[in-house]
Amino acid sequence: MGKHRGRKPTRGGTRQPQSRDDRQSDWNAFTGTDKINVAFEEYYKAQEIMSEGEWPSFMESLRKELPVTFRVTGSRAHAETINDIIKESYVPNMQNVEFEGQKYDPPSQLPWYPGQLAWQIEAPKRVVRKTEPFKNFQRFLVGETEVGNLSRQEAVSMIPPLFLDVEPHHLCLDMCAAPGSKTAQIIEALNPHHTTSTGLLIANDSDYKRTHMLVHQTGRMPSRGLIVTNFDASMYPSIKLSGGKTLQFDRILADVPCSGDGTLRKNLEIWGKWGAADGNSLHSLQLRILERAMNMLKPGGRLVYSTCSFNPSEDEAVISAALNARPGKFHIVDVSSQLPELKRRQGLASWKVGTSKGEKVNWYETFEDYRAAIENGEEKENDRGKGLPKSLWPPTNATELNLERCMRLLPHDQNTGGFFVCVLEKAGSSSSTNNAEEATTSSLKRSATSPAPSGETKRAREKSPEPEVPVTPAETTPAPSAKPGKKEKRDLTFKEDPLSYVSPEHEEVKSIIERFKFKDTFPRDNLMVRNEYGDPLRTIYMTNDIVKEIIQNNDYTRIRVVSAGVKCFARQDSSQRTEIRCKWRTPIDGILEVLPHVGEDIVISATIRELRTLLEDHYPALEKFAEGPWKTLMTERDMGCEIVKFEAGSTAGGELRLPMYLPVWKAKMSLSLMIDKREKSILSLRTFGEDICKPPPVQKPQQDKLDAQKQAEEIVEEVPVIEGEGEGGIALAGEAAEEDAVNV
Ligand SMILES: C[S@@+](CC[C@H](N)C(=O)[O-])C[C@H]1O[C@@H](n2cnc3c(N)ncnc32)[C@H](O)[C@@H]1O
Repeated sequence: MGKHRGRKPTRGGTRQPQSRDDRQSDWNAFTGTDKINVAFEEYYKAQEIMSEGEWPSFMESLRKELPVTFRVTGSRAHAETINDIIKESYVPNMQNVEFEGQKYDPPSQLPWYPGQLAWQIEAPKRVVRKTEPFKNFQRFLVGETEVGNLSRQEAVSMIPPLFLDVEPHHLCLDMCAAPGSKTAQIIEALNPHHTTSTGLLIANDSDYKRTHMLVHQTGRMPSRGLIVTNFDASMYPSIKLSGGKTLQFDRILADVPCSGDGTLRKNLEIWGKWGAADGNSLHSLQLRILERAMNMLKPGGRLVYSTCSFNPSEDEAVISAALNARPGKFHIVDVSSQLPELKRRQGLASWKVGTSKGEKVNWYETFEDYRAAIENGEEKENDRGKGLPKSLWPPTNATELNLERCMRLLPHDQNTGGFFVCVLEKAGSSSSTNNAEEATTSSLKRSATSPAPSGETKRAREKSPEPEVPVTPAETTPAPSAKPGKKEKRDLTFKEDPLSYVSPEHEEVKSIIERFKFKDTFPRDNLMVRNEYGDPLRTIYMTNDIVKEIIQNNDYTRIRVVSAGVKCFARQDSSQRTEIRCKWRTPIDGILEVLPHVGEDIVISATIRELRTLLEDHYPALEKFAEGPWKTLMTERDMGCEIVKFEAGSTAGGELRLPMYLPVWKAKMSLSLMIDKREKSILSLRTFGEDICKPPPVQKPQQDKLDAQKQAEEIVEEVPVIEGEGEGGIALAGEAAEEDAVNV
């Protein structure tokens, strides 16, 4: 990430996230008078982002606690079932809740969100914590969020991916993706029925630690077409494809780092720190990221630029500078008829540029006025000797750029945070793709102040003027290029393991194919491992074809691949047991990926009764299970991993609303549910309303008890513990269609 002098960008990802308790106590500690920033008010009144009469309700809204919002995730059929559970089992119990003499409404659906799959809880947190119906709902929310059925996400943050208009075959890039809430939305759009999507999503973030948050977050919605990378988006590398082609994207999301003043309702520290410099100092980085996105987009492709800032310096100024740097090549899409229930404001065609120190804002009508103030010592350049770029000021052709098609979301319109969204499309049609990226032509290298003349054709013919504003080398650094045929240099600073593909003829692969009786549809050529030699040592990932093409045509350190594909097979640590022919299990992340390819009699059906026994004990002996087809079948099966489908229904004191696929390890005399301790507890709470899981047995038996415990130890050895692997979620299936199942 670029260095920013002065205040840190709120969405820059360097700040440690606060705990919920910290945030709550912040809210309690903040009084109305604390939520004041004189410069903020002067600055935004001058920008005229709303009419003067609305100002009091804008400010009042900013000072109020933000409602909790969440989204039901997953494929359509599955999400609708969860939505019905909320509507039918929870909402009716939350009518007329009273707390301290005041009535509170139940959660309501966001009217503009497609399929009504997003919800809002208006009741303040203390009401949620202290009243039984809300508390009950809160428990449900926590459990379902843990397994990935729900995602807590700010309402306005859900908007950019909706305008991206992703289809399952699209090649997509999420340039600044962590922690990954929008990434999850894009994955859902690429995999609407959890069929095997041919599309691609590269989710990138420049903060290495945050890329691991991304890996975790996307583990709940795994996709064979996903790659996570770690790059400064403004210098995103060219990606080579076979035949000397370069990857161009159909869809790009540039949800850039910003000053974040649209998040004032939850990031309370911004009240005390806000200054005009925040937005001004981020403008250049934002512009470079947007320009890199424009260069990597296919003709006819769509690009969404977004910030959670109200500031035109970070919004319209960035858009107009990028458009003017490539006249006629892009246009702002008019999306005013999409999501008609969503209240939004038009973008600005004029704005003001100011600097602020304390409570005072210094306004500069023109760039020249600003430079004059620097010359005569009234204004200072920053301590790197850099002044504000000319591209911050409105260009003279602002009205021709259709900036009114940009959208600004204001908090008092529908009780949300603030956001800015602009949808851009590249001229041409995707069939005219030439597979060559445009040369990176930073508008910062040109005169961002000399707008192109009006008229598309005239603009296209116009040669770019020479730079007026000197640019530092950092601003012009070209993206690392991909030279076909040349051996690529390794980036030795990148510490992740290499990636390679396993031969489908490898003995371990053959043992897996035999165990699960995989059909011909099983993508045996797309099994990837994290070492240089294609050795299936611990984990095997499954990718789709486009991910494979990328991995095989690019050095993994040059494109800094943190993860790729879905974890589909994990090796059991039971090498001494030679009688186990296949030592691989299907981790929860990948179970729904392998499911469409397994042989007919592979999936074993079970009920809640069996689930209860598997949850109560870590390694229940086979004799513990009730007599019946399940026990007979499990007794007959060879040792190794089984995929078990727990049918929906209600018996044995529990209820499953949706069928669920889980891996079970069959040992000689016992079985074990192969999900970690925490997931078992969550599953137990969801199904039985209580945690019925016993703590795991101690793994180090005393020497003198060895003989007496021989059998128990044997079982422990056969069924390795998987605590802390961080496998995400529980695999559920929609009631209607198994192929619609989502791994969550
Ligand atoms: C607004 S947050 C992104 C939120 C994310 N899109 C989501 O919906 O969860 C901005 C992200 O940009 C990352 N970032 C900052 N500078 C960057 C750069 N130069 N290139 C790529 N990512 C950057 C930060 O680490 C942060 O995670």
